[in-house]
Amino acid sequence: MEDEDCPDLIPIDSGGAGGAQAGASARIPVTIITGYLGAGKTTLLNYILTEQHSKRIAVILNEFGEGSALEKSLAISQGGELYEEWLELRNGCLCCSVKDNGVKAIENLMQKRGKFDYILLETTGLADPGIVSVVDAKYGLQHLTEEKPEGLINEASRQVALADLIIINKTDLVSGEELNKIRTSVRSINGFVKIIETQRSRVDLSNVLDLHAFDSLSGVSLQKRLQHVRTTHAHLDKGIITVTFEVLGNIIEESLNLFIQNLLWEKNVKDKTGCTMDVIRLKGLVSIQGKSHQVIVQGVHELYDLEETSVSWKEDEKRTNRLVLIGRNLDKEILKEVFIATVTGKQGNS
Ligand SMILES: Nc1nc2c(ncn2[C@@H]2O[C@H](COP(=O)(O)OP(=O)(O)OP(=O)(O)O)[C@@H](O)[C@H]2O)c(=O)[nH]1
Ligand SMILES: [Zn+2]
Repeated sequence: MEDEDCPDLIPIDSGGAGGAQAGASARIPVTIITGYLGAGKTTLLNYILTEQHSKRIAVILNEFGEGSALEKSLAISQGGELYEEWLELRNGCLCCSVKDNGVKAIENLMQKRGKFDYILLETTGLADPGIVSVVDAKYGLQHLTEEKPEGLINEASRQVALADLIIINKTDLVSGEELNKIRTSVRSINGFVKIIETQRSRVDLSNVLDLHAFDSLSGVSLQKRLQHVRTTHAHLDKGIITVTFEVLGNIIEESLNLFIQNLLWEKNVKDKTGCTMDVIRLKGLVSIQGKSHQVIVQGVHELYDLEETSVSWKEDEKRTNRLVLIGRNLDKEILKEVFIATVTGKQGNS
């Protein structure tokens, strides 16, 4: 699996509250646009770049093609004008490419801060920043159900699992019933993701840019969103699903790390049939002993981190931990049991 160690491009939300404000340490949000071939990624990029808006956006195109060194176009849209530069990525997979010269290119770009407010990357690979995935309303279901050799995850499903926002595009090509089907399938994979339906990828830009700001600036809104997530059932065979559970009380930070590391690194948490639980995405809001503020847990593949929010637990509020996991072979009851046993030392509650 070549995607095991995708580097952290730019930790968008590590600034915590106020981190997105302008200032010496201001970070530029990175949004990655993924999606199956032909779903409408380029249409979305073109729309974003030509649409009238006051936002300055840098774009790195990660086009696929044959050959050893691909030329990548890097465009900076500023007041409607495009500034193009060329960036070479060694292979088509962004998360691998950025390990070498991609990182340099992005660093160079970051030094031009002031020229732009956002960076958009188009790729069919994957990485850590805010991810928008374009799904083809007509062929998406077919892509999601495509059988892969044993052990391999269907790439289209993986993109849906990792996304913060799904754009179901080309709604003009399907009936209401077909649209329902694709929406249900997307939802069954990712119970947390926001779904928007479009034609020609025409989407309100505020939905696409700065996808993580929403999470980090306010633990409250994340809490609300987490509360609405439900455990899903595999809609597609051997599919990726979303599992969510809540455990009351305070937990110990080291034990939480242990729980997550067992799951993501040791991979020693198994389902009833002995299959390893394979977590692609992890999100949660937890209550850590000794911390007055809510803490966000974010995980993508093997990478995860904890971040204290600006939201403190109120005195009359029940301290609680809510986790959302997206992946394969996930069993909610087992996960909850293991969580309780690990983080609270068996005197599990709730
Ligand atoms: N009918 C219809 N066609 C669309 C829509 N959006 C995009 N298309 C068309 O779909 C085709 C593929 O769109 P692109 O934006 O190039 O898709 P892409 O995801 O960038 O494709 P690759 O770069 O090849 O992976 C183009 O011919 C678009 O004009 C839509 O909403 N409805
Ligand atoms: Zn990779």
